[in-house]
Amino acid sequence: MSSATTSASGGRPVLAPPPDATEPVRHPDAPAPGTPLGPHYDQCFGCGDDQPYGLHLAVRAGEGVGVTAEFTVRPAHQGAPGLAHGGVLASALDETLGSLNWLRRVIAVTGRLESDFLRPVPVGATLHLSARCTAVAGRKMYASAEGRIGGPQGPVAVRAQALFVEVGVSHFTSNGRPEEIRAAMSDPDQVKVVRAFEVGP
Ligand SMILES: CCCCCCCCCC(=O)SCCNC(=O)CCNC(=O)[C@H](O)C(C)(C)COP(=O)(O)OP(=O)(O)OC[C@H]1O[C@@H](n2cnc3c(N)ncnc32)[C@H](O)[C@@H]1OP(=O)(O)O
Repeated sequence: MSSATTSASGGRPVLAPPPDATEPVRHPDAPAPGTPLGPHYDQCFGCGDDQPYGLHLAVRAGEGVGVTAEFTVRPAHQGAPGLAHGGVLASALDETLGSLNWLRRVIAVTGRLESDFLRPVPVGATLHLSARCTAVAGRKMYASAEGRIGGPQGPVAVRAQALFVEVGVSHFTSNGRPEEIRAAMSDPDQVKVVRAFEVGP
């Protein structure tokens, strides 16, 4: 295995939780299973309604620290003729995985995302995604996701493993372009303000 996929100590794969990792805990105020989470930020490429070429991913809370989502591939998402671009599919996995943090009420960003592309995904197909947090160790959250085509029980087309790292709001306010930060902070809808910064856009 290459050094890019193993830890500095012990040769453990970087996406394998350490021995002292704990079970993820669903926040008591997390939305009930089946509840749509809605866009966390209107301009988010993954879920925002104001991104004409975005994925418009519709994520729902699942059981425990788990979510499900659907993404329908549109012509703007092509890589090869008639087929979804791999980076777009990785974005759909990333967005679905990122939504897990909302169920934990933790602000976290993607540190590492490893994707497997198992089947081509045609334009017009709906990717049925599911993601689950598998472990937590300090600021690190470990999670996995998969996307099936032809229905929620169809064959797996893509899958991913990821590590999210907990951050403070200053991660966004200090690093984001000031005009978007100002606009997001001044939204009269305070729920939107909170959600824009609860998880990494
Ligand atoms: C309903 C809501 C829906 C929301 C959906 C949103 C989905 C979209 C999510 C995203 O795409 S977020 C945007 C993409 N990600 C970024 O822009 C993050 C850019 N990277 C950073 O800002 C920093 O590198 C990061 C915050 C991830 C880490 O920097 P820090 O200085 O805060 O932490 P540090 O480097 O000390 O790492 C903390 C721990 O994580 C580990 N770590 C960090 N990056 C890693 C990595 N890439 N691979 C493996 N481990 C990593 C690191 O080894 C360490 O482990 P230990 O605690 O055991 O020492």
